Amino acid sequence: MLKIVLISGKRKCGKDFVSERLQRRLGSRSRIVRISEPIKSEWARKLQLDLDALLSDGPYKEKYRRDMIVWSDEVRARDYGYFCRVAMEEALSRQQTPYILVSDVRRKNDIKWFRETYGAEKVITLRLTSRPETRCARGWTFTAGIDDVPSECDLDDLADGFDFVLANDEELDQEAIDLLLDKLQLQYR
Ligand SMILES: Nc1ncnc2c1ncn2[C@@H]1O[C@H](COP(=O)(O)OP(=O)(O)OP(=O)(O)O)[C@@H](O)[C@H]1O
Repeated sequence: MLKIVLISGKRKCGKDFVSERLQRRLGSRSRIVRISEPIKSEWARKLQLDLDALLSDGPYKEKYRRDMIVWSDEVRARDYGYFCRVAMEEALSRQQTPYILVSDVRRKNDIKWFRETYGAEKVITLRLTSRPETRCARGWTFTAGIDDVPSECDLDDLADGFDFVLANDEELDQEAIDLLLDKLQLQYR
Protein backbone atom coordinates (compact mmCIF):
# COMPACT_ATOMS: atom_id res chain seq x y z
CA MET A 1 0.00 0.00 0.00
CA LEU A 2 1.18 3.50 -0.84
CA LYS A 3 2.40 5.41 2.21
CA ILE A 4 3.42 9.04 2.09
CA VAL A 5 5.52 10.47 4.90
CA LEU A 6 5.25 14.25 5.16
CA ILE A 7 8.42 15.54 6.82
CA SER A 8 8.46 19.04 8.28
CA GLY A 9 10.62 21.09 10.60
CA LYS A 10 12.22 24.47 10.85
CA ARG A 11 15.27 25.46 8.85
CA LYS A 12 18.31 23.30 9.62
CA CYS A 13 16.31 20.80 11.67
CA GLY A 14 17.56 18.15 9.27
CA LYS A 15 14.65 17.51 6.89
CA ASP A 16 16.96 16.64 3.99
CA PHE A 17 19.37 14.76 6.21
CA VAL A 18 16.74 12.55 7.86
CA SER A 19 14.88 12.00 4.56
CA GLU A 20 18.06 10.80 2.91
CA ARG A 21 18.92 8.48 5.81
CA LEU A 22 15.41 6.97 5.70
CA GLN A 23 15.53 6.65 1.93
CA ARG A 24 18.90 4.93 2.00
CA ARG A 25 17.60 2.34 4.46
CA LEU A 26 14.35 1.78 2.56
CA GLY A 27 16.17 1.52 -0.76
CA SER A 28 14.26 1.02 -3.98
CA ARG A 29 10.88 0.82 -2.23
CA SER A 30 11.05 4.55 -1.50
CA ARG A 31 11.84 7.85 -3.06
CA ILE A 32 12.18 11.44 -1.90
CA VAL A 33 9.89 14.12 -3.28
CA ARG A 34 10.62 17.79 -2.71
CA ILE A 35 7.80 20.33 -3.00
CA SER A 36 10.47 22.98 -3.41
CA GLU A 37 11.74 21.37 -6.61
CA PRO A 38 9.05 22.72 -8.97
CA ILE A 39 9.23 26.04 -7.10
CA LYS A 40 12.95 26.23 -7.74
CA SER A 41 12.81 25.00 -11.32
CA GLU A 42 10.06 27.45 -12.28
CA TRP A 43 11.91 30.25 -10.47
CA ALA A 44 15.20 29.37 -12.18
CA ARG A 45 13.49 29.34 -15.56
CA LYS A 46 11.83 32.70 -14.91
CA LEU A 47 15.06 34.42 -13.88
CA GLN A 48 17.53 32.26 -15.85
CA LEU A 49 19.33 31.09 -12.70
CA ASP A 50 21.52 28.05 -12.02
CA LEU A 51 19.00 25.35 -11.01
CA ASP A 52 21.61 22.95 -9.59
CA ALA A 53 22.98 25.64 -7.29
CA LEU A 54 19.45 26.56 -6.27
CA LEU A 55 18.69 22.93 -5.41
CA SER A 56 21.84 22.46 -3.35
CA ASP A 57 22.20 23.39 0.32
CA GLY A 58 24.33 26.54 0.11
CA PRO A 59 24.51 30.33 -0.10
CA TYR A 60 23.02 30.48 -3.60
CA LYS A 61 19.75 28.97 -2.32
CA GLU A 62 19.73 31.38 0.66
CA LYS A 63 20.24 34.37 -1.65
CA TYR A 64 16.97 33.68 -3.45
CA ARG A 65 14.97 32.10 -0.61
CA ARG A 66 13.01 35.20 0.41
CA ASP A 67 12.01 36.12 -3.17
CA MET A 68 10.99 32.53 -3.90
CA ILE A 69 8.80 32.50 -0.78
CA VAL A 70 6.99 35.68 -1.87
CA TRP A 71 6.45 34.47 -5.43
CA SER A 72 5.41 30.92 -4.46
CA ASP A 73 2.94 32.35 -1.92
CA GLU A 74 1.26 34.25 -4.75
CA VAL A 75 0.92 31.03 -6.72
CA ARG A 76 -0.38 29.17 -3.63
CA ALA A 77 -2.97 31.88 -2.97
CA ARG A 78 -4.55 30.98 -6.31
CA ASP A 79 -4.09 27.20 -5.99
CA TYR A 80 -2.79 25.83 -2.67
CA GLY A 81 -2.00 22.40 -4.07
CA TYR A 82 -0.13 23.65 -7.14
CA PHE A 83 3.45 22.80 -6.12
CA CYS A 84 2.49 19.58 -4.30
CA ARG A 85 0.67 18.40 -7.42
CA VAL A 86 3.49 19.26 -9.84
CA ALA A 87 6.11 17.63 -7.57
CA MET A 88 4.06 14.43 -7.18
CA GLU A 89 3.11 14.20 -10.87
CA GLU A 90 6.72 14.59 -11.88
CA ALA A 91 7.91 12.01 -9.34
CA LEU A 92 5.25 9.40 -10.10
CA SER A 93 5.73 9.74 -13.85
CA ARG A 94 9.36 8.67 -13.41
CA GLN A 95 9.13 5.91 -10.78
CA GLN A 96 6.33 4.34 -8.72
CA THR A 97 7.39 3.26 -5.24
CA PRO A 98 5.26 2.13 -2.30
CA TYR A 99 6.81 4.71 0.03
CA ILE A 100 7.20 8.40 -0.68
CA LEU A 101 9.12 10.71 1.62
CA VAL A 102 8.16 14.35 1.10
CA SER A 103 11.11 16.13 2.62
CA ASP A 104 9.99 19.75 2.83
CA VAL A 105 6.41 20.12 4.05
CA ARG A 106 5.82 23.64 5.34
CA ARG A 107 2.09 24.42 5.29
CA LYS A 108 -1.15 23.14 6.74
CA ASN A 109 -2.45 23.30 3.19
CA ASP A 110 0.31 20.94 2.01
CA ILE A 111 -0.91 18.34 4.52
CA LYS A 112 -4.51 19.04 3.58
CA TRP A 113 -3.73 18.54 -0.13
CA PHE A 114 -1.99 15.19 0.43
CA ARG A 115 -4.82 13.91 2.65
CA GLU A 116 -7.48 15.02 0.17
CA THR A 117 -5.62 13.64 -2.83
CA TYR A 118 -4.38 10.29 -1.52
CA GLY A 119 -6.63 9.63 1.51
CA ALA A 120 -5.75 10.40 5.14
CA GLU A 121 -4.95 6.73 5.86
CA LYS A 122 -1.99 6.85 3.45
CA VAL A 123 -0.46 9.99 4.93
CA ILE A 124 1.88 10.08 7.95
CA THR A 125 3.21 13.35 9.37
CA LEU A 126 6.71 13.48 10.87
CA ARG A 127 7.88 16.65 12.62
CA LEU A 128 11.58 17.23 13.21
CA THR A 129 12.71 19.53 15.99
CA SER A 130 16.19 20.76 16.90
CA ARG A 131 17.30 23.16 19.59
CA PRO A 132 18.16 26.67 18.34
CA GLU A 133 21.82 26.13 19.27
CA THR A 134 21.93 22.93 17.20
CA ARG A 135 20.44 24.77 14.24
CA CYS A 136 22.95 27.61 14.67
CA ALA A 137 25.81 25.11 14.68
CA ARG A 138 24.44 23.83 11.35
CA GLY A 139 24.57 27.32 9.85
CA TRP A 140 21.21 28.84 10.75
CA THR A 141 20.86 32.48 11.69
CA PHE A 142 17.51 34.10 12.33
CA THR A 143 16.52 36.09 9.24
CA ALA A 144 13.52 38.41 9.23
CA GLY A 145 11.27 37.77 6.24
CA ILE A 146 12.28 34.09 6.23
CA ASP A 147 12.04 32.78 9.80
CA ASP A 148 9.00 34.80 10.81
CA VAL A 149 6.71 34.18 7.83
CA PRO A 150 4.15 31.41 7.14
CA SER A 151 6.56 29.23 5.13
CA GLU A 152 8.49 28.73 8.38
CA CYS A 153 5.75 29.17 11.02
CA ASP A 154 2.51 27.85 9.55
CA LEU A 155 2.96 24.40 11.10
CA ASP A 156 3.80 25.77 14.57
CA ASP A 157 0.16 25.46 15.61
CA LEU A 158 -1.08 22.40 13.73
CA ALA A 159 -4.45 21.74 15.39
CA ASP A 160 -4.50 17.95 15.32
CA GLY A 161 -0.75 17.59 15.87
CA PHE A 162 1.79 15.43 14.08
CA ASP A 163 1.73 11.64 14.01
CA PHE A 164 5.39 11.52 15.09
CA VAL A 165 7.91 14.03 16.42
CA LEU A 166 11.67 13.38 16.31
CA ALA A 167 14.16 15.49 18.25
CA ASN A 168 17.08 15.68 15.83
CA ASP A 169 19.93 17.09 17.87
CA GLU A 170 22.32 14.16 17.96
CA GLU A 171 24.03 11.91 15.44
CA LEU A 172 21.47 9.40 14.21
CA ASP A 173 22.96 5.91 14.16
CA GLN A 174 21.48 2.97 12.25
CA GLU A 175 19.54 1.84 15.29
CA ALA A 176 17.84 5.24 15.61
CA ILE A 177 16.89 5.18 11.94
CA ASP A 178 15.51 1.63 12.22
CA LEU A 179 13.55 2.59 15.32
CA LEU A 180 12.03 5.53 13.47
CA LEU A 181 11.12 3.31 10.51
CA ASP A 182 9.50 0.83 12.90
CA LYS A 183 7.41 3.62 14.43
CA LEU A 184 6.39 4.82 10.98
CA GLN A 185 5.59 1.19 10.12
CA LEU A 186 7.71 1.25 6.98
CA GLN A 187 9.33 -2.04 6.03
CA TYR A 188 13.05 -1.94 5.35
CA ARG A 189 13.96 -5.61 5.30
N1 LIG B 1 21.34 14.15 13.05
C1 LIG B 1 22.27 14.84 12.38
N2 LIG B 1 23.57 14.50 12.53
C2 LIG B 1 24.53 15.18 11.88
N3 LIG B 1 24.31 16.20 11.00
C3 LIG B 1 23.04 16.56 10.79
C4 LIG B 1 21.95 15.90 11.45
N4 LIG B 1 20.82 16.49 11.04
C5 LIG B 1 21.17 17.44 10.15
N5 LIG B 1 22.50 17.50 10.00
C6 LIG B 1 23.27 18.45 9.14
O1 LIG B 1 22.74 19.76 9.36
C7 LIG B 1 22.70 20.50 8.17
C8 LIG B 1 21.28 20.98 7.91
O2 LIG B 1 20.44 19.84 7.68
P1 LIG B 1 19.40 19.80 6.49
O3 LIG B 1 19.91 20.47 5.26
O4 LIG B 1 18.93 18.41 6.36
O5 LIG B 1 18.27 20.73 7.14
P2 LIG B 1 16.89 21.19 6.50
O6 LIG B 1 15.86 21.10 7.58
O7 LIG B 1 16.62 20.41 5.25
O8 LIG B 1 17.23 22.71 6.20
P3 LIG B 1 16.55 23.75 5.16
O9 LIG B 1 15.14 24.01 5.64
O10 LIG B 1 17.43 24.95 5.30
O11 LIG B 1 16.61 23.13 3.78
C9 LIG B 1 23.24 19.60 7.06
O12 LIG B 1 24.59 19.88 6.85
C10 LIG B 1 23.06 18.19 7.65
O13 LIG B 1 24.02 17.30 7.15
